[in-house]
Amino acid sequence: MSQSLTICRPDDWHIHLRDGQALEHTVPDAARYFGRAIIMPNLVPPVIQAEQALAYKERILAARPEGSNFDPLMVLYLTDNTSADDIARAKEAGVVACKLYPAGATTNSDSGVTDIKNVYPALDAMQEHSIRFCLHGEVTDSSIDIFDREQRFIDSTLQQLNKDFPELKMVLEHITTKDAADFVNAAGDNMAATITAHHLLYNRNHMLAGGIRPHYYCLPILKRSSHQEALIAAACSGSPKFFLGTDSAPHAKHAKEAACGCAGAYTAYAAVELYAEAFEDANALDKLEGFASHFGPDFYGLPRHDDTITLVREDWTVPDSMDFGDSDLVPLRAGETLRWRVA
Ligand SMILES: NC(=O)N[C@@H](CC(=O)O)C(=O)O
Ligand SMILES: [Zn+2]
Ligand SMILES: [Zn+2]
Repeated sequence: MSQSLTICRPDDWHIHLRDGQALEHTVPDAARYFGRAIIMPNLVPPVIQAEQALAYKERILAARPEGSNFDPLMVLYLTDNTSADDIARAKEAGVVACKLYPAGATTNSDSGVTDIKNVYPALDAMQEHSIRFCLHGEVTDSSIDIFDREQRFIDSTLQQLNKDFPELKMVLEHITTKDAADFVNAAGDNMAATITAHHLLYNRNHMLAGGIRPHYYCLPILKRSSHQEALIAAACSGSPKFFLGTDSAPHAKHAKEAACGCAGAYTAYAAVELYAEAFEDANALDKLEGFASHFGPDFYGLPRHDDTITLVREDWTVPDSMDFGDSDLVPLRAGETLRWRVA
């Protein structure tokens, strides 16, 4: 049993840092060892213009710990009205990706897209400017069972998008099903996916059996264990199509532990440690580096980092709660033991 593991510095290709006072906590957690991160734009109001992305980036940079080189990669939130011009200005501002939130699909998605055809002009411009397309892949029709919404999105929307924009590099984010893993595997090089640590470690029994555990509630929702197994196989396959995106999504404790609790799990405080557990359980620790540190930058056309981080085997107890601006936050695995720590 190896006692330490050194890998190329990883990046997080999907994270929610939120805004305001929360940044004082979320940014140092992400910057602890991630070199870069794709910053989700679902703020209130959302980041829909280049100027907003630049201003948000400044607020993130201001929250970095002394000496940190953490590089936030900014993302524009697509709406029904995003124009080709908006995309051109975003490119100039250094925005690397645009994000599809089907309207109503998830946290702060009210300004999202009501009909995929509405963003076709923006997608054309993104293809032209080589801006990545990040997708929250779930249908929103209230008649569709919540456990089927990702698979339905693939059939109803993603297949067509892939045909209509063969040159557009797309990331199906936080995949949760075997259907998604199979689709991405079978698609061309333009199609990749991120996988969260919690979808590798858990299935819906962890959330619902023996009592309801709101801190495991996230979107897309945890599925049955056969899907979890397919995600583990994809992440550990060594395929460059699958890479790290934590979807660390903090909500205040009172907003999670409520009659109608928010979706999202906070994992950024120990993201690589959590992934290491999942890869170790699958006997695939040797595959962690590609997934965490190589395939993401390769897909985004960015250089891999030339420095490393070291994980050491060391049990430690996750705090019951953490500071989160003017409230508290309960991290995933609160009060439990983790078995790796980044030195
Ligand atoms: N994943 C989640 O459950 N929540 C995310 C939104 C998202 O990534 O869909 C959030 O912003 O809270
Ligand atoms: Zn999402
Ligand atoms: Zn997210």
